Amino acid sequence: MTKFSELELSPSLIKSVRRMGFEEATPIQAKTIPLSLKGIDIIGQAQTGTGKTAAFGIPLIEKIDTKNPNIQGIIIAPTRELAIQVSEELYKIGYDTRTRVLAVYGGQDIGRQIKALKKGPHIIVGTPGRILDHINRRTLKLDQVHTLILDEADEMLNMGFIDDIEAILSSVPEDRQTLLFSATMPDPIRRIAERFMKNPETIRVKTKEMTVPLIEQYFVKVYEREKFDVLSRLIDVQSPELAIVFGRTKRRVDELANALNLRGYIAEGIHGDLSQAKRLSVLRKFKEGKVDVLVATDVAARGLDISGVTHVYNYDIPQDPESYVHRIGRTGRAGKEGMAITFVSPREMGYLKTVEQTTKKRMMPMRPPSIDEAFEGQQRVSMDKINEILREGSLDQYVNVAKELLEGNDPVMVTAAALKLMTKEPDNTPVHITEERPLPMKKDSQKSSYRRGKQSSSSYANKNRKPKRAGRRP
Ligand SMILES: Nc1ncnc2c1ncn2[C@@H]1O[C@H](COP(=O)(O)OP(=O)(O)OP(=O)(O)O)[C@@H](O)[C@H]1O
Ligand SMILES: [Mg+2]
Repeated sequence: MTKFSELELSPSLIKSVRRMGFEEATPIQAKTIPLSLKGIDIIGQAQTGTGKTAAFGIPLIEKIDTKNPNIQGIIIAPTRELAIQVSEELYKIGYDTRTRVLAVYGGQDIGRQIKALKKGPHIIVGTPGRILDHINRRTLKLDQVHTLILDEADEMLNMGFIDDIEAILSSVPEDRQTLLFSATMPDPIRRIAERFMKNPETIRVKTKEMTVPLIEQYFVKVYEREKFDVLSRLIDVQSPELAIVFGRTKRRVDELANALNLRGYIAEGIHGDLSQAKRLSVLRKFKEGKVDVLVATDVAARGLDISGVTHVYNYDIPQDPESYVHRIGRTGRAGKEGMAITFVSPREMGYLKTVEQTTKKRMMPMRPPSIDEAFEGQQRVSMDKINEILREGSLDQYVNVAKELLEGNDPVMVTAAALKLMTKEPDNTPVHITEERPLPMKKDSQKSSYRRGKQSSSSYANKNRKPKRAGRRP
């Protein structure tokens, strides 16, 4: 275990890190921080939720000269929400050194961003499209950038983003330090990365599996038309604190969110066709627990760090193993436990194998719960609530009426009535979910994730890109 005080960081930085509640460096942080401080190019790979943001954020903040009011570091992330989240984490790390961090992303008023850029931020965190936009408008001066970081690097170097990234790279001084981070790094992408890095050092936190051991992984074999009932029952039985349901397309996300609401769950959808304001408000409500189930396309698959997410449901099995790794990585973060359940239609079993081969982890089969089990699950939720209230005490004001209620009534029946009042009963309200065709049959299950060519750009919605290049996205 490495303490931050052993890493030769300035006292004010250590103060900020301590304020964030970090006691010890995570393995990827312990390995990358010293090397990064030396100025070496790094490809850093470690499992989801293991602190990669601070692994690049801490040395970057350490290297910022706060007296120089020019942009010295630039971080590029694939989605707006992630850019915001990373900028917030960097702001906290740089709080005591007074480092100025600015997020620039599409969907936000560009005039306001230009004004903020004039205030001399030291670090910019942004999405590729909007960064390029600023470069083209000459509102972003990058000639003093000494560090460039690609978060979710494999996604950033994939078909959907590579042109933008190359354009940005050409505006940043060549003698910069380049850092790449992700939980996944397929070889073909690594080779692309090495083209614009200088003798990069690969730092991998060695683990047997690519996924986090704290995430229990299950699959449910289920026909398309049965998926929604199975999902509702699973939610009833498992009663997640917060859950994310991933769907393949935007339409699917909208339909699922509506259907869940019809059946009495508090759910909202997030995907790239929503306005930026709506995307942010949905995410905020989910973080605050005002929404229990977030239904999302892959726009929410990478990087997002939301505490309290106990369950991830893949309503549709993802097309490629990397997407699976990132989706389920929204739970089981920072040492917490989580559960991931993937629906697989019988024709899609080949995809399951491909995922397992890449992650080097078998998923356990799970039997779909019956309606009775779902009902019992919900009653248990009520029971837990009652037990909690009993533990808390302070029920004096209820005692008189309680006694009255018990006069002439069987206590079991009284309790049953109370349970009935509290319990969400099985709800068969008809819902409409358009059937999606299963993925094309897979003959063999070789590692084929990066042969998907142009499709790869489909995994992120609304990337702030110019419409002419925007393809069909979920
Ligand atoms: N040293 C630390 N001690 C305790 N908590 C930490 C430490 N470093 C990071 N964290 C917390 O762990 C959580 C996950 O970190 P982070 O989002 O950086 O993970 P990640 O590796 O980037 O995951 P992903 O691959 O999903 O992007 C965050 O809430 C972060 O604040
Ligand atoms: Mg991350």
